Amino acid sequence: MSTLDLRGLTPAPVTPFTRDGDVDYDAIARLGSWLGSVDGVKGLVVLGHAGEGTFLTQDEQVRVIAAFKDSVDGRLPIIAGITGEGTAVSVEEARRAVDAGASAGLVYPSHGWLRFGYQEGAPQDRYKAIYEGSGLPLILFQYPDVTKATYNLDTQLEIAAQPGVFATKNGVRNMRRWDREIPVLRRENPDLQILSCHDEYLLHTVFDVDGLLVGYGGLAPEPLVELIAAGKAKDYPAARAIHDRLLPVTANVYHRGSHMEGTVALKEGLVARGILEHATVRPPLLPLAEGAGAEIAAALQSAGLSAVTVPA
Ligand SMILES: N[C@@H](CC=O)C(=O)O
Repeated sequence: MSTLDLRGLTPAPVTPFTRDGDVDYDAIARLGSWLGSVDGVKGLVVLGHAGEGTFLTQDEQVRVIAAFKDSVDGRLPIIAGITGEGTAVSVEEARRAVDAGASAGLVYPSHGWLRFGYQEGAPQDRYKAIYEGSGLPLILFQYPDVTKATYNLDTQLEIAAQPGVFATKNGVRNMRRWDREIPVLRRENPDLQILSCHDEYLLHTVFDVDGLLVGYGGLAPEPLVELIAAGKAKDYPAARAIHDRLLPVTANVYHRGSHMEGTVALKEGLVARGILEHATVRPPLLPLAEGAGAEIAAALQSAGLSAVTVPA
């Protein structure tokens, strides 16, 4: 397995839609081309939560992977969210992702585990089957501690040690677990790339990681690249200054009733940045309340994040 290097910023971009709700491939070209032009961006994760990946048909999923790959001229790895509930269907999904040009997969927990929890060993089996069935290098996805799909430390360690697993995207949102588990994961798997996905707690996690894998990176890649550099330099004042400058944006995008609304807010933000023409989402997502777009635009402006020029 050739190891991908995600030690930097890996945005998880939205999937743009036309006003009629079809996938907007022209907008994907603009979004991907812009993100790919930002120094420090190491790859793109498509079909994630921010990408409304599970709201797409199988056919759309493969076309979206290929479209993002085209948008970066193949210069950056495209990592596909693998979300199927059953292991066998996830293996098929991973094979389709390989055929469409994905370089890696971000494996979601099986959805039923969120409610019921998982049987011991089942997550390890899921990763093993997907890697053996597709050859796709995989990212271990650690869900929040408040869900029953969060993996205990032993489960994370066992998955991290399996062939094919090269990184973890950690969103545990429990600082006691973060402080205790991240050092052990690093000690036991020195090559495992540790990526935070705590969009709303980036300052608090950036000093311990190799990079960030976040939907936020698809809206504000420039300051997040700076934040990662500050984290690696252990430069708290610099990181704090970026965090404070971004706080109005963070609040408008992620301090909402539900993390799901963050996806709609990201699209509103991309309208303000000149990448999207409108913030159409697919149900069950709903538009934000009247005026939210203007508030997000004002927050971006206050953070110095203006409209961007998309590379030709
Ligand atoms: N950043 C969120 C959503 C990403 O998939 C998370 O923590 O999981």
